Amino acid sequence: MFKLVFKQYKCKSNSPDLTEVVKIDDCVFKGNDQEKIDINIVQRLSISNVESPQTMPGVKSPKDWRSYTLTNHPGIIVIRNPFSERGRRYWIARCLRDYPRTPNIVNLNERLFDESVRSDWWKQLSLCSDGAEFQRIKSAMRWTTFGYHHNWDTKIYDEEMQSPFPEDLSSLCGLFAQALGYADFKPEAAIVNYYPVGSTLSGHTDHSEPNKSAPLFSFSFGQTAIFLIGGRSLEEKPTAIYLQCGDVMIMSGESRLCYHAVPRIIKTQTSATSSLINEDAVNADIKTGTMDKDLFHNVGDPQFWEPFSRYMDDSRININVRQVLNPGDVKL
Ligand SMILES: O=C(O)CCC(=O)C(=O)O
Ligand SMILES: [Fe+2]
Repeated sequence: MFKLVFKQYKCKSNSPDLTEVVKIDDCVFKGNDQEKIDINIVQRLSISNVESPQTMPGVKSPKDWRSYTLTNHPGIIVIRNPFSERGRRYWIARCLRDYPRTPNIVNLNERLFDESVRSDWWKQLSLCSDGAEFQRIKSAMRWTTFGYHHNWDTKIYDEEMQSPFPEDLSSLCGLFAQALGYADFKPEAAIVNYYPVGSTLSGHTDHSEPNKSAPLFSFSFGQTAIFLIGGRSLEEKPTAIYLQCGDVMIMSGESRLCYHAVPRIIKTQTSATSSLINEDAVNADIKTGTMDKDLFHNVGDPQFWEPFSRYMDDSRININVRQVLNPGDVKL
């Protein structure tokens, strides 16, 4: 059943049937006829009992988050774009410019790309003036990993912390973890997935982590994904939801080990629709904490932002963060 639904959305047709894809916001806020049906699928989640909500530049205050659960998939939480435009730009720039650099690991094959591209992909892409070569380098980037490194062949985590977990991403996860009652969550491994429009991620479960009870945090930026969330077996029919730019999804509890996939990326945004509104007053004194202060400022500069905007025009980025160890485990 899961594979069949995956195929339906993946199909090459330009107009697949999207009527059953759940658009989380609309379900609860629009008082149309569909509400009665959709309310059985999506429920509003109140996290107003946050005790000491921290905040972070570029993220709205937790009291303003719109959070939802999926009735048929206990443990899935979606927070509908709690970022400001500047905040989204910051994380996109980190994923493109910084995270794919050595010592982090990227998927780029050593037979197809020389060391300069594999160690600093974005820089080499920016320097490339040949159109065809630019396209080849751009579309080859599919993932980068950091923290404890997951070996995709053996499906186990390597013994060594392969590269330090970025402090800013750690703070970002901490903010959501704390607000949702997972104060003990330790971000230890991340994969950033790059999805050019037309690419997919097939059905799988994430079960390599020795710790399978800690939640998994997922951040989506750029173009919209159709995300399938199923059950513990491929027999169960998955629910299709849209994950839009800025959405934060938490896979916790029962859903942590469920099948999921991305059968399609839909181009919904153009650079023109994401102009920078002055929602973050960025002054010299703003406390950016663990974030890169210069970058937080620079993403508001149209010239600086232009190459990032061009990349995102036909791409989606997903940051997927996991805890690897169980409490009390010695470090791998
Ligand atoms: O892109 C997504 O939303 C999901 C990515 C994912 O499932 C993974 O990296 O394991
Ligand atoms: Fe996954």
